[in-house]
Amino acid sequence: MAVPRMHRSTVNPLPGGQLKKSAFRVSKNAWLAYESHPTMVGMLRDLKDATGLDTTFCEQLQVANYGVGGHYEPHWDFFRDPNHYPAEEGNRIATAIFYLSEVEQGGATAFPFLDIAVKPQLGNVLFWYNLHRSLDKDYRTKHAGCPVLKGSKWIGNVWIHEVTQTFARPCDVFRDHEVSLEYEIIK
Ligand SMILES: O=C(O)CCC(=O)C(=O)O
Ligand SMILES: [Fe+2]
Repeated sequence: MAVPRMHRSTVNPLPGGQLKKSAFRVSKNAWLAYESHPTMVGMLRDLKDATGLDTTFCEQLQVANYGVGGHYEPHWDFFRDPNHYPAEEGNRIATAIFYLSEVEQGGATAFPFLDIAVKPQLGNVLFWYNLHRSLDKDYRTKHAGCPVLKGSKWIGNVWIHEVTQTFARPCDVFRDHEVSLEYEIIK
């Protein structure tokens, strides 16, 4: 379903700017409504069951494909500027990556600050919180899609937003890890 809708991926520039194609992110992607196929409805339901999060404010499924040399340089998934997300939905509290293919070589999702690299495996889902319980940004979550060296990589991204998670993930006044702030300024 995604193939006829795939377009070159873009990145978010400074607030107010246009979405840009960039060597920072070399892939194609398509946005798909969950209701358009029972498999996608099932993916969202599984995510909700596994995490307990409310999926009212989820972005559409973003299916992305990286060919050989395709990659996504280190970035955060949360928006640093509140103009980049609807106030009634809040920021991207969590990310789930559904791996939709294996990759022969390369293509791991890497977290340089955490020394973690996750190799794509069909059927696996990688999930993490981008925000602390205090809803401050967790800068340790910087991550990258490593270059595909051989084969082709398909993923489905789901971004869950913070509003409506009051009961699923109650807020706290403290950050989970004070130390995460230091990672904002490390290049
Ligand atoms: O390709 C990956 O493994 C990571 C993708 C990603 O970080 C994103 O699309 O925001
Ligand atoms: Fe990302």
